Amino acid sequence: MRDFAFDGLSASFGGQRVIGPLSLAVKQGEHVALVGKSGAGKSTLIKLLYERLTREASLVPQGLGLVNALPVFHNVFMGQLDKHPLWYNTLTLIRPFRKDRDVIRGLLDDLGIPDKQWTPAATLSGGERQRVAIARALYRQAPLLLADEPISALDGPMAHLVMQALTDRFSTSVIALHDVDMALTYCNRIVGIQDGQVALDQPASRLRTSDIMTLY
Ligand SMILES: Nc1ncnc2c1ncn2[C@@H]1O[C@H](COP(=O)(O)OP(=O)(O)OP(=O)(O)O)[C@@H](O)[C@H]1O
Repeated sequence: MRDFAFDGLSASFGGQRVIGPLSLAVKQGEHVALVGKSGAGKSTLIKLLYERLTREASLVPQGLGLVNALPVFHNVFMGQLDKHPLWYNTLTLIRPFRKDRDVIRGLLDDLGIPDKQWTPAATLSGGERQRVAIARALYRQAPLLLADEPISALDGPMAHLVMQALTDRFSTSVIALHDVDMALTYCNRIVGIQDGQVALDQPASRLRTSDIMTLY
């Protein structure tokens, strides 16, 4: 993963500037938590980064982007669609290969949903759906993770397990998180967004919860 640095990141809706212009540079090994109140522009910033880093990033979007009619297996497999030829993907739709079934089964095991591999995504709970999107991101094995509130539907122990897995398995990440304590526990850099601008940018080790609360 090359480091990345962007200047002039900005987005507007209906003539209203919601993010930027701002600069963001991230180095390999950094796990960046984007924090800030609702509407500050965190999701928009994640999208701007993904537009620029699509090929080297695994994305967990806030809307999850699951295909409801397809089983969990195929939703996770989509993380590697662009790594296989068309014939392989077509065959997988009908009859998945054992090696892919084994890998995906292992990921679902790790995420506490081992028995859901052939369940259509439509019938999953919110927390299960979120874990499928996380499994898809892990399966992609990209060097960079871009995630927008990836633990919002998970209970305490599962939220910790997922944050640990994400920060272990991706060498670099940018994760929008509204849980400030989780941000301080699992990320090593905190970027606070306020009114579409970077209002705080510090190593997590230098911050306490109360320092971040000034953004809210
Ligand atoms: N597609 C869109 N059309 C119009 N306005 C939008 C659109 N997407 C975002 N916005 C506006 O941009 C601003 C920033 O939204 P964004 O979703 O990036 O915030 P956020 O910090 O991620 O909030 P949350 O924590 O609630 O997800 C908000 O005022 C929002 O209403």
